[in-house]
Amino acid sequence: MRKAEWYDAAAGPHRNLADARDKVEHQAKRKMFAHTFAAKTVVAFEPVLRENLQHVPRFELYVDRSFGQLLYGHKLGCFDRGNDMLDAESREGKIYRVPFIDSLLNATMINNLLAIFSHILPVAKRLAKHHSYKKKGVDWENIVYHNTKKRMANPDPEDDLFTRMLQDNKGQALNVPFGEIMSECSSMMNAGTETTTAAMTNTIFLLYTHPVVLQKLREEIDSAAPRNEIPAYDVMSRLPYLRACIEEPLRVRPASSFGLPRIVPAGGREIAGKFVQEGVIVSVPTYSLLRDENVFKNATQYNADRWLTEDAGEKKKMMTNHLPFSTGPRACIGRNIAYFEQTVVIATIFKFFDCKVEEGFQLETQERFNSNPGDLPMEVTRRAS
Ligand code: HEM
Repeated sequence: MRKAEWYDAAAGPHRNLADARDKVEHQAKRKMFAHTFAAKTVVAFEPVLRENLQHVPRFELYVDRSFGQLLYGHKLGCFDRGNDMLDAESREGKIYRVPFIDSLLNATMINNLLAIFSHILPVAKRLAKHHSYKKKGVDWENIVYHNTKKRMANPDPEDDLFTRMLQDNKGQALNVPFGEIMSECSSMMNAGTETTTAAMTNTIFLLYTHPVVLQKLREEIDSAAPRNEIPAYDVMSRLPYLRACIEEPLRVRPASSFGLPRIVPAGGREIAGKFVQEGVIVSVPTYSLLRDENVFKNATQYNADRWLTEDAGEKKKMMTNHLPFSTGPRACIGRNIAYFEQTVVIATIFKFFDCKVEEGFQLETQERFNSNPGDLPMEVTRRAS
């Protein structure tokens, strides 16, 4: 099913992989990027991830900086400055600094509001022109413009996602126009940071507030990883309890939880036993799907151990319904990066750090396109050996 016009609100003059609604255009892009996000390609970026892991206590900056570096090959400078201020550049060449997270979240917010009025989008856009969030949207575009321009001008680039996005799987240049490259980078910087930040924040919160689960996870990690070393991905990726501790937050506090709107194709379709006319917009709310009591026992409860069930039928049923990355041709292309990052980062954090979360603290969620967790105040100390 095609994506609904809801996705037009965020789209610019050049469509990207996430907002392309035309089937042929989307398929061509998906084919173009498939090799970039293959598990083998992604794992090759482990050195970048490890280099940045020394900054893991500054977690709120970690994902953005790391992903920025994975994409562009250059450092965004957040850790050196100790904040998330990034260079942005107007088309007139004025360079200025803006906060990365605030620009991204508020740009997403205004696009979500506009999406509600996608049937009268030109009018809605005119009305929203002077909204303060619209200015954030411009800042966001200017961050991407600056970094994309800087990367294009680099005569000796690192092996980064950018290089791979511009080549086919045989290393031949794809000659993508600058506007389209920018649009893809904007979508990747958005989809690749907010989601993993949400997933990891939720994982950290749930583990530090469930000491029994935390203890069990640490025993698994400690027995597999040398004492003082950052755990290696190929070892950590084989640990079943670590994987369970990553899956369960994606289920109980999904990073993307609303229903993704799709158009019923010509001729209509039978959906869940009911005939739905063509042109009707349908969606499955991910939040409800992941809390279906028929599939997940005590679905509202956090229970990492559920993923270790030895009942093959139950496991299969859970896996079929566990769709935090969506499913089908529009499912998340970055899921290999998401699992890869989470595996290494979560293993490292829990191996080396203790965190105290205030008793009774509730982690809020703010719905934008993604379900962004609020601030998570923690007292971080080196784990006692
Ligand atoms: C825990 C982390 C992540 C979650 C839960 C997640 C979830 C999702 C979901 C639900 C979709 C479908 C959206 C829709 O239909 O509108 C999606 C699409 C997408 N994701 Fe992710 N994502 C994650 C990480 C990433 C990362 C690291 C990237 C890296 C670049 C990424 C890039 C994309 C792109 C480009 C699409 C559009 C794919 C298409 O339409 O063909 N995501 N993601």
